[in-house]
Amino acid sequence: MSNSMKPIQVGLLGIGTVGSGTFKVLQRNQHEIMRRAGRGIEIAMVADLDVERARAVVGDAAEVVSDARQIIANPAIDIVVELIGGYGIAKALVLEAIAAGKHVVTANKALLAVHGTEIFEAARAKGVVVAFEAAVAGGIPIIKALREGLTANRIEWIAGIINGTTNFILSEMRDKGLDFDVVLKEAQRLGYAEADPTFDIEGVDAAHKATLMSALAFGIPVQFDKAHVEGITKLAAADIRYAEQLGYRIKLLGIARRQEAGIELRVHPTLVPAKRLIANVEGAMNAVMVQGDAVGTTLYYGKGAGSEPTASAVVADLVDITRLHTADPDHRVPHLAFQPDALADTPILPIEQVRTAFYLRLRVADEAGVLARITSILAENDISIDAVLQRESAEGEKQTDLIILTHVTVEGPMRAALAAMQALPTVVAPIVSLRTEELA
Ligand SMILES: NC(=O)c1ccc[n+]([C@@H]2O[C@H](COP(=O)([O-])OP(=O)(O)OC[C@H]3O[C@@H](n4cnc5c(N)ncnc54)[C@H](O)[C@@H]3O)[C@@H](O)[C@H]2O)c1
Ligand SMILES: N[C@@H](CCO)C(=O)O
Ligand code: NA
Repeated sequence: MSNSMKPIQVGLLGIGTVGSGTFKVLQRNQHEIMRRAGRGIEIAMVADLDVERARAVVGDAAEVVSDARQIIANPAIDIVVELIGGYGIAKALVLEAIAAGKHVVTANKALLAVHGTEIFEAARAKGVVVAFEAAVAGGIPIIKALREGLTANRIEWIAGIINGTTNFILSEMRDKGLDFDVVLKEAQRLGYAEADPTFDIEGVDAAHKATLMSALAFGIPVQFDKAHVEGITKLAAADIRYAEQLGYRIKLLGIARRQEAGIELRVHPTLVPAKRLIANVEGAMNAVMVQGDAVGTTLYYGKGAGSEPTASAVVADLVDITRLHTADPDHRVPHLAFQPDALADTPILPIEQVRTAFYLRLRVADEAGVLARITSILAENDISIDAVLQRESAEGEKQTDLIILTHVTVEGPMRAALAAMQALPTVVAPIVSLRTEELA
């Protein structure tokens, strides 16, 4: 009977927000998890710099040490769970754990998006698993979906709200009119934000996750350095309001899309039709849309951050590894969904080659001929207009806001048109341009 086997031995590196959730979920659902895994899973050792806090979480259920390397050096430990974060010590520890022949579970998207190629190759050479469900959209099983559930499909695109902190900020600003800084502090208090919250608000965290998903979807290496990254810090409340009037919501989306010439990989604030389900994902919730040629459009929704939602994914990986612990490495699902020798060198396209529709807001002098000059610049660059909204100017006002929605265009010509429009003397402030996605 497998249930009589000694529990698989786990060592936890870092027991902060996600680590403590992992400990609690494993303890609380021990029996249920054993029925699924066919074998017990026991956190035997925990390492954290803050030994007192770690002891307060685990009591005497596990040995607590301050030096993570004591766990890696322990031959009794089968799986190392890295929940420290960052590229520094975490990278060294993950590579050392692999070298010691241990399976690794990590929630560290930053590490894998930047150093994934090296880490997955080290794991392959050693015949161990590096599992990372918690790294993308926390508790939502999107890695499982992309690697296994959707494996029949040629994936066309992925678009996701994959950073809870920024979605929380955008939702609270829109609904309650709260200030950016107030909402960011609340996200930090709730444990959603990264150790360095600029990673959240500047789109870097979402780009780490989009990079991982692009690799899984298209069978390419992880290439974070090729991603185009914009955050929400420059977003103006006026644009959120104008977008509403036009039937759109603004969301920070991570997008990976296949084009004939290559792959788009980008994170930026995006106008999405308000009637789409994803436009109505509020607060810290995450949602990922995946379009496959056979399945059509699918949507995955849930908590992408927080202690136990993220722990849910960590524990799922522990169960997966427990089940396949003794399997021939060649029979395991490949780390990046495609066989390592079948990865493609399809290029990630420069942003100038990306195709999207645009929302433009121009502050213009309220006089005859201005609109005609602007539309002719767009036409000269092969950009066609979908809708124009001109705010009624008040009595005596000499300037007005002109909002233009374009049809899908290539970004290069759009940039040329933006420069030409900006040079007009009648355009009196920097033009705001935001990308729009129909996601149909
Ligand atoms: N918080 C979330 O909602 C969430 C969701 C998904 C993924 N993640 C990822 O999970 C990882 C952990 O995030 P967190 O929110 O739990 O962070 P955290 O800051 O709450 O916890 C990190 C813990 O690691 C400990 N630590 C730091 N350096 C150490 C070292 N050298 N040796 C041992 N322990 C050390 C710290 O004392 C702390 O207890 C990060 O990679 C993060 O990006 C977090
Ligand atoms: N900082 C991340 C944590 C989950 O990866 C977020 O806000 O979504
Ligand atoms: Na996940």
